[in-house]
Amino acid sequence: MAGGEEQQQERILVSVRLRPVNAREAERGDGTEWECAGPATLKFLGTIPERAMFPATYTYDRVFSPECNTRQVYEEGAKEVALSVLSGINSSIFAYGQTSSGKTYTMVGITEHSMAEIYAYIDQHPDREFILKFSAMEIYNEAVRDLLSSDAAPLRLLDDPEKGTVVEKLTEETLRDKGHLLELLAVCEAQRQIGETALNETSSRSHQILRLTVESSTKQFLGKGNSSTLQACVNFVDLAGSERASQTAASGMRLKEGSHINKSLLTLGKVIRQLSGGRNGHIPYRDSKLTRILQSSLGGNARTAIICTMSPAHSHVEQSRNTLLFANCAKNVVTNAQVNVVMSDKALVKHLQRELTRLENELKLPGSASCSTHAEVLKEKDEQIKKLEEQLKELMEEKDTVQSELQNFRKVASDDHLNYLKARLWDPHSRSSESLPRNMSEDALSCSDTYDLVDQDLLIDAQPGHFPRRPSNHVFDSIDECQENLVAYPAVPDVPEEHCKEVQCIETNELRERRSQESFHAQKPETPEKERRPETPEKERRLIMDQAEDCPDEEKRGESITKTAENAIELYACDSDPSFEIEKPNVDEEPLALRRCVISSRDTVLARSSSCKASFMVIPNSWFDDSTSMNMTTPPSENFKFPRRRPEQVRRNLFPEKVASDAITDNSTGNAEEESVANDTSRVTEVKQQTEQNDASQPQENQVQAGTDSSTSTTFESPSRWSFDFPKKQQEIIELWHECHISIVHRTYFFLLFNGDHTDHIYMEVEHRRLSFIKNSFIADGEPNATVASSLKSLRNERDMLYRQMVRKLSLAEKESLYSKWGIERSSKQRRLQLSRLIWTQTDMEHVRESAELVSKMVQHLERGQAIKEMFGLSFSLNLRSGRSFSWGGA
Ligand SMILES: Nc1ncnc2c1ncn2[C@@H]1O[C@H](COP(=O)(O)OP(=O)(O)OP(=O)(O)O)[C@@H](O)[C@H]1O
Repeated sequence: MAGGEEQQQERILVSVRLRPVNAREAERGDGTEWECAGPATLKFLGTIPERAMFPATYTYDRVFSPECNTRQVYEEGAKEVALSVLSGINSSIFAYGQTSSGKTYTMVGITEHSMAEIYAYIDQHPDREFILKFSAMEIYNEAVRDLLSSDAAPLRLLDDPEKGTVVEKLTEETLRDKGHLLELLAVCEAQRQIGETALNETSSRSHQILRLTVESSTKQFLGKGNSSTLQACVNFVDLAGSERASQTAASGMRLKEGSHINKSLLTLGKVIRQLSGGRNGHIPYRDSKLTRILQSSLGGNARTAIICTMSPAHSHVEQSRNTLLFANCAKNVVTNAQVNVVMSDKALVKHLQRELTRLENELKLPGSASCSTHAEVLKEKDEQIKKLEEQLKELMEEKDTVQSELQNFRKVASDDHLNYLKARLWDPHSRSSESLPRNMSEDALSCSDTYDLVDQDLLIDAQPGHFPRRPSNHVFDSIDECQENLVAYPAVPDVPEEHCKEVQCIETNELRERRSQESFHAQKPETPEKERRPETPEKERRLIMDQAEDCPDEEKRGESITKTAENAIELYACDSDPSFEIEKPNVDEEPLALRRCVISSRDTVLARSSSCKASFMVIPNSWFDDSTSMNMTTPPSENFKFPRRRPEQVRRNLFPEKVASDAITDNSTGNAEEESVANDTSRVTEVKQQTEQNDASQPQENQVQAGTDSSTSTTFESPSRWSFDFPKKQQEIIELWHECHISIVHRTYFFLLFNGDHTDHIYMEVEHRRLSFIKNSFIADGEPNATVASSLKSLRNERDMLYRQMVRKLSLAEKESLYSKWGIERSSKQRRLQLSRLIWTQTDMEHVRESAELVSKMVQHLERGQAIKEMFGLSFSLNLRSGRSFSWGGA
C-alpha cells in the first residue's frame, strides 16, 4: 500500500458524553455534579473540599448532555472521522470511561450509525466498486482473541514493515451485505468477555476492537493515474472500564482483570500524554497490546475521535475527573492522516482482470458488440468487395482481349480459307497436291486435318446428286480458332513447331453429326468409301493407320491420316450433351473408358474448335498408348485400360478369376481384340462388385484375397486403413510417374482427381501396377529403348505446349511470381521456357502440388464434373463421384 501525497495533520476529536442518572443512583440519591454549560463546555457543580484543586469548567470539541441521544453523538462526535474510511483514510473511534459510564451503549450506537452510512454511501456511488471486510478482536488480560472464531486461543502480534502491527490469523470476513455485518456484530457481542461488577451487571471486561476495512476502486479502468484503488480501515474501540480496581470493589478474578486492563489503559494514558506533549521522547506503544494494535490511530496515519463517557453521580466524581484529564491530554494529540492509495501490481492486475471479465461478458451478449468490432467487420467486407471488383475488372479486360483477337482471326480466316475452299472445290486435284508430307509437324497436321474434314464434307456434297453447300459456321469456328492459335503462338526457335497439339478438343456435336452421317452412308452399298470402313472404330483406325504407314505415296498417306482423324473422333468431348449420348444409336460401340472425354496423342488427330476451352483430353504417355512400340495399333480406348502386353502375372494378381477366360480370349484369333473392351468391362464390373461386397462386409473381412496365391493377392483396404495407405501409395505413384516419364497432364489430372476417397484405391492400385510394369520393362531392356525415347519426346511436347499456353493463361505478374518461386533468375533468358522445363521434375509433395496447380491452370479444363475417373480406365462408382472435389489438396 502506498501513501497518498496529502497528509492531514489534525488533533484527535474529543467529546464528552454525560449519561443520565440511572435508577440505582437515583435510588440512593446520588445526584448529578455536572452541567453542560455549552456545546463544548462542561461545568462541575460540586461542593467537595478538593474543588479548588481542579478546574470548574472543561472544554472539548463537543460535550453531550444526558439528554443527547446517540444519533447526535454520532453526528457531531464521530461521523466525520468514521466516514473518512470511505476516502481511504484510516480512522478510529474510541469510547473511554469508567465502568457503567455508557461506553458500550455509545459505541454500539455509533458503530451501527457508521455502518449504515457507509452502506448508504456505497449505494450512492455505483461507479466505484467496494469491498468491505470485517474483523473483530478483544484484548482480555493482555491476550488478543478473535471474536469471529470459536477458538479462544490468544493471537500473536506481528510487525509488518508495510502494514505495521498485525494480528496473526485474525479472521477477516468479506461482507456480502449489511445483513451479513449485523450477523457478525451479534457474534462479537456474544463472544465478548462480560462479567458482573458492583457497578455494572453486564460489565465489559475487555477492550473490544471492531475493524471494518473498506477497499474501493473505480469500475472502469481509466489509466494508472486515474484509476485509484483506496484502502483504509475504521476501528470502533470499546475500552474496558478505566476505574481503579479498588473503586469497583473488585476482588479475585475481577481484580486480576483490573490489573491487566489498567496496564493497557495506563499505557494508553502514557502514550496519549506523551503524544500530547509534542512527540518528544519515546512513545511506549509496545508496552501494551492495546497501544500496539492501535498505534497508527494514536498520533499516526489515522483520524481519531475519542468519546469520553461519564457518570453524572456524585460518587463517581473522582473517576469522572480522571476521564476528563485523559480527555484533556487526548485533545492535544495530533495525528497525520493520509489517503491510502493502493497501487500495487497485484491490485492493478486484479482490476484489469475485472475489466477484462466485464468486456468479455459484454462481447458474449448478443447485440452488444462494440463499435470497434462492427468497424472491423465493415472493413473486412470492404476489402472483399474491392478484391471482387478487381477480379471482375481483370475478367472483363480478358474477355475484351479475346473477343478482339477472335474478330481479327475470323476476318483473316474467312478471307484465306474461302479462297482455299474455292480452289479445292473447283479443282479436285488440288487436294492431292496439298496432301500432308510424311514429316509434317503435328501443328500443321492438326490444322490440315481440320481442313480435310471440311474438305471432305464439301467433296461429299459435291457428289452427283449433291449440291455443294457452304460449311457450317461451326466448322468455321474450328478453323478460326486453329488459325488463331497459329497466329497467337508463333513458333519459337528453340521449341519444336510440332508440339502444340497435345491438349486439344473435339467439337463434339459437329463430329457426332458427321459420324451419324458416316454411319448412315456406311449402310448404303452405293457409297464405296463407306463400304471400306471396318466394322469397329478400333479396327477401322488400325486399318487406316496401317495403310498410312505402308503407303509409299505421300498423297495417299495424307489421305490415310485424314481418315485416321475422322475415325479417331470416336471420342466424346467432355461437354457433350448427355441427352445426345442417350439418343446415340450405337452407344455400345463407344470405348468403355471414354464415354465423356477424349484422349489423344499421336494416335489421334484432332481438330481444334471453339469448345476447346471447355473440354479436355488426357494425353497418354507413349508407353501407355504404345503408339511407337505398337506401331500405333492400339485404339484410344485401350489407352485407359490395362496394357495389352501386361504380364500374365499382373493380370492374375488383379483379376485371378478372369485368367481362365482371358486365356481363352487371348488364344482366340480374330475376335480377341474386338472382345477386349467387353472383357475389360466385365472385369471392372467384377471389381466393382468386389468392392461393394467389401464395403458391406464385417471389418475383419475387409481384406479380401482376390487370388489363391496369398503373395500375389490383391488387397482391398478398408476405408480406415486406406486413409493410412493412401499417402504412401500416392507418393509411390508420383515416383513411378517420374521414373517412367509419364505425361505431365496425365499426372496432373490423376493427382487432382484422386483425393484419398476409399473408392480411389482401385484406380490407384491399377495405376501403380501399370507403372510398375512399365518401369520393369524399362529395366528389363537394360538401357533406354524406343519406348523411353518416345515417352521423353512426349514429355517434351507437353512442355512445349505448356510453354505456349503460358503466354495466354498467365499474367505478367503471375509469371514473375512463378519465376521467383521456382528459382529462375530474373536476368536469365527464356524464363518461360525454363519454367516449362521445370514442371513435374521433382517428386516432393510441395513441388508436385505446385506443378499440378500450374498445369491445371494452363489447360484450364479441370472443372468439376468434366473430368471423371473413367478417364483412368474404370467405369464404376459413377454415382459416388457426383459432386466430389477434384482436389488432392487435403491429402
Ligand atoms: N446515555 C445513556 N442513556 C441511557 N442509558 C445509558 C446511557 N449510557 C449508559 N446507559 C445504560 O447504563 C448501563 C451501563 O452502560 P454500559 O454497559 O454501556 O457501560 P460501560 O461503560 O460499557 O460499562 P463496562 O465498562 O462495565 O462495560 C447500561 O444499562 C446502559 O443501558
